[in-house]
Amino acid sequence: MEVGFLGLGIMGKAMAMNLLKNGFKVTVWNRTLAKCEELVEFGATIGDTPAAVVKKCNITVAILSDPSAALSVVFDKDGVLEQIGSGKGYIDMSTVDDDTSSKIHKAVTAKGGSFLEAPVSGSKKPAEDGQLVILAAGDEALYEEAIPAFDVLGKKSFFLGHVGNGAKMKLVVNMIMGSMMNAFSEGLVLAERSGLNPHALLDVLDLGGIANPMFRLKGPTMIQNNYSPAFPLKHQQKDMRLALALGDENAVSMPAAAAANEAFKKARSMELGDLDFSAVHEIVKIHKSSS
Ligand SMILES: NC(=O)C1=CN([C@@H]2O[C@H](COP(=O)(O)OP(=O)(O)OC[C@H]3O[C@@H](n4cnc5c(N)ncnc54)[C@H](OP(=O)(O)O)[C@@H]3O)[C@@H](O)[C@H]2O)C=CC1
Ligand SMILES: O=CC(=O)O
Repeated sequence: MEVGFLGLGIMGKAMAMNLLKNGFKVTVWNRTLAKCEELVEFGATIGDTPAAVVKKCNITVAILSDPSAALSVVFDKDGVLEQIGSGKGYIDMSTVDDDTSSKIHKAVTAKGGSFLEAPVSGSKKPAEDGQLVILAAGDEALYEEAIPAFDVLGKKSFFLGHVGNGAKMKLVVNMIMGSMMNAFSEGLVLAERSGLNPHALLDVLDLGGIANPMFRLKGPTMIQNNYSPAFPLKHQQKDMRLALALGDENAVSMPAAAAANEAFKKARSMELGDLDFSAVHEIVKIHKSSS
């Protein structure tokens, strides 16, 4: 199966590599074209523009940073729309809001192409291990066609119905995750400042009803102040912002998420946006020491 792949950031690079290692022919494009070279070593072909990739491949996947990047790659000069058409499918796996996804859906289908949104849950390591959770919605025939690729990229795919449902599901999940990360950061700082061993806290948490892989994975590195990026903090803040907008639309009060968003925003203002989202821990430390 031949697949086009747009966007070779933390997630895209790992996902495209998995497809190559599993026998897919992959044509890649990235805004910073130099990032394509490593994949060429594993057999990828480079497309000079998103349009060139779509022209070559019947299915093109994208995973880009945010709504503005997702729209730019489709609508700008040399973008996806220039070559999409009958018999061609476009699958956007970026985390965006349902409005962005709907705009792309309308434009792609107006040109005769088919569209699926398919954001993913799971970070750098699950992407490397082909263990993502895929939250697809849109064209069901394209979903069926993409299953061999989804089986390589993920441990489970969901088809959630019409366009927007995948985007919304992803935002709800990440809103919960961002709020949990803030509560976890506060707990680590509170334990340490009140004279407890934070490693003991991790052991206690891991044996109780709120044990989870995120605390298990991030706790030890957070205690060491190591925030090497797996999920960049700027993307988590974008997800909180988009989830809060979804809350506005639906009149859902989300004070915990709003507070978490403020902490991520503060972290961005301190230029921590390119670090892992667990760097929000630093914000709690500052607040506590200045009080
Ligand atoms: N990292 C994670 O753990 C997870 C991330 N996600 C989501 O997946 C998406 C990608 O995340 P991730 O790989 O971590 O992000 P990165 O920041 O590592 O990569 C972002 C990608 O988007 C490209 N890009 C940014 N702006 C533009 C633009 N204007 N035009 C074209 N390309 C652009 C970048 O190109 P360039 O290299 O040129 O900068 C790069 O390829 C995001 O929506 C994120 O929320 C979802 C699940 C987990
Ligand atoms: O979007 C991030 C993730 O870990 O999932």
